[in-house]
Amino acid sequence: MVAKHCTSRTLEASLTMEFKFRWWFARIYPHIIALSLLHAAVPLLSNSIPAWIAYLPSRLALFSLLLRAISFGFYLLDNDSTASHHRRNIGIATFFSTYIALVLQLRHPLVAAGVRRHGRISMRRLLRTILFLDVYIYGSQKDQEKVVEWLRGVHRRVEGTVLRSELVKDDQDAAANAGDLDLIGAKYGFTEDLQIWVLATTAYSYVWYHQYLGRPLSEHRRNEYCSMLMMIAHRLGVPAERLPLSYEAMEELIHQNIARYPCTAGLSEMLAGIEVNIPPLISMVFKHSFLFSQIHDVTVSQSSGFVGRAWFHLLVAAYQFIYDIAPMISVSGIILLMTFLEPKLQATLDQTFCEIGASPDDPRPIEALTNEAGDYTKVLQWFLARGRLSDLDYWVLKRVNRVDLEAPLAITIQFWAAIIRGYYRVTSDAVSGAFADARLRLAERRLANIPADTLPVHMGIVMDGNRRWARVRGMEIIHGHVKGAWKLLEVLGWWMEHHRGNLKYMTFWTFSTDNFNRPESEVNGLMRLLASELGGLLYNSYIHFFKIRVVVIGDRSRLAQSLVDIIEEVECATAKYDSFFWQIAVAYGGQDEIVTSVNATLKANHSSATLAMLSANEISRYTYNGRLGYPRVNIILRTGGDHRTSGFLLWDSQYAELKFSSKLWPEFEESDFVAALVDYSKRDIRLGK
Ligand SMILES: CC(C)=CCC/C(C)=C/CC/C(C)=C/COP(=O)(O)OP(=O)(O)O
Repeated sequence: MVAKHCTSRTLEASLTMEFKFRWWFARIYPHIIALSLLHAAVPLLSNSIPAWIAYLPSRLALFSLLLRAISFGFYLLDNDSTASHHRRNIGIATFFSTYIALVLQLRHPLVAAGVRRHGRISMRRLLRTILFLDVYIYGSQKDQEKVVEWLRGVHRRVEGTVLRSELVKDDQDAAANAGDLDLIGAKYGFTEDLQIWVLATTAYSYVWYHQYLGRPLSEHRRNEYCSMLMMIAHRLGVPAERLPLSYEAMEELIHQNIARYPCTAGLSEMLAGIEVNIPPLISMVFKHSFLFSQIHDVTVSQSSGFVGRAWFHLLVAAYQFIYDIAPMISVSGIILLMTFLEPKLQATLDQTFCEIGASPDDPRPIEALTNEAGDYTKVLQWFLARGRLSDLDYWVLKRVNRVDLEAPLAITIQFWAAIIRGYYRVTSDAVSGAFADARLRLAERRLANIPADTLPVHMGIVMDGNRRWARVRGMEIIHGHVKGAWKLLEVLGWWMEHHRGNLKYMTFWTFSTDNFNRPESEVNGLMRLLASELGGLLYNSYIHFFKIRVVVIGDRSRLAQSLVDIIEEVECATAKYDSFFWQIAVAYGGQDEIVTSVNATLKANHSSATLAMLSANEISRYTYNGRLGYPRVNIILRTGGDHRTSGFLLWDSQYAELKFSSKLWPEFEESDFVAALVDYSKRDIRLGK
């Protein structure tokens, strides 16, 4: 137990050997930082100062690494900690991914109902979740039991029934939220299902964060993290057989629920009300994040104009540089850093600690603490000055101590390695980004010199190469498709930028009838992806700003009803748009289309006696294009290196120009898209004359 009256000396005496070491190290830390900065300036100074001074900082840095190694040795010897190998898991990834997880959790209408009635998503909630994870992951078995108990206590009061007024305000709302209506009267609470959902989203978001915003985790680490979080559910009482113990099983659960509970207008409203204290750029990315589409939207909107793009590259490079350092910083370090950067957070943090420790029979002098808001050490002393410390208080205290001790330490250790890696990544990114920009500028200049009416009116794209893209990177196939879906949304932006008033129609082939023959897991994954991406189009700014009508073509009878419902919702929401026309081919086959068109022509003519009179013009009226009055396709572009159209728009592509790109679809660049337009305008199109 910790001494009653805390001075740094008494606290030091009560610490374990490891802590003592850290305490001591923290004192010399500022000097190391100063020397490190000096070292960064050595190339500028080396001509004017003696060599031994110039090289001193790097020797000291090496010395600091040695100290870190000793400290780590102490850590390993400390048998209070059962999970030392998980230490590296917590850091900025946990911070951001927990935020993503909180948003994702709301996708479940019962969670949303609970939050609506019993709380809100705020920075405090985020910190509380992170703190819980921190204690759980670092802690001994006893500590883990303590925080799990606390978690159970916090949620005990959260239960109720979903009211009609929470889901539906008026009849119009009812129509929009039709999917939610059967939830009226449903019970929400700390149920097994919701426990699994909340913990699964937490683990999933963590893996997702690494996958798409950093370095992907190995399969082993993914599974390790998932099962660790699922153990929490188990401790809360969920039987092991109900738990998705592998990452794969958990991903399946997430996608199922995402497809089952589409993003409703009510949910968007709720997300818009989230209280965020983090810088606008980050909140812009995460606030409305439906993970797969919106982050992409942000990157597209950044990329207008040369200066804009240059800024964007700089931002990405800076982010990647920070990413290299950030995972090394402990979560406590981040909290400390944030409290420095954002004074308001100090109050939030103080209150968070109070809430965690609060028990009904021991009301806390919260005012006393909040009066001191901003003076962090006062909170610490308050904890220490209390005669009786509960075990949980002790834990909180321990965490707070680590805030002071760990953050600077962690920063130093990885400082040098991160700088080297950071330099490399920044340089290689800046170089490849600059080349991509140069290619685009060249292609744009060519496009500007071409009369707009020589551009195609209708372009079809066969997106090929997603699987190969994933395979060469050792990723699961579905990641290739997810990247492919992002690319498709990116192309939407390019289209809006380069249409020159002529290119009004685009048709993308996303899923062929033959694709149904792929392994079941891939087909299911693609269907879930389509459901989530098509659902996301309802909130896609391009669609609404540029008035793009979306129509899905193909054999809907082969799709699940839930997907068809989403398709109809998107079509209905964009039915009146008439500036641009976007067709998405799902379960599409060229021969199928012709058979359907001929049958429709026959049906329209009522009797097979008119069979002999069928003309090509009549059939043309019943193809997917024909029915909507869309023009025939002028150019078909296929990525992935194969030189065939595989029957894409078979009937309507009689005079289509063909363009093949050897790039895999996720690698397709804006300059390639513009070059295809330029290439088309140079072709000699005679239409058989
Ligand atoms: C927004 C929206 C509607 C998104 C659609 C999702 C999407 C991009 C689907 C494409 C799937 C597909 C079968 C691609 C072909 O690559 P492949 O699997 O044939 O790759 P390979 O040539 O390497 O085998």
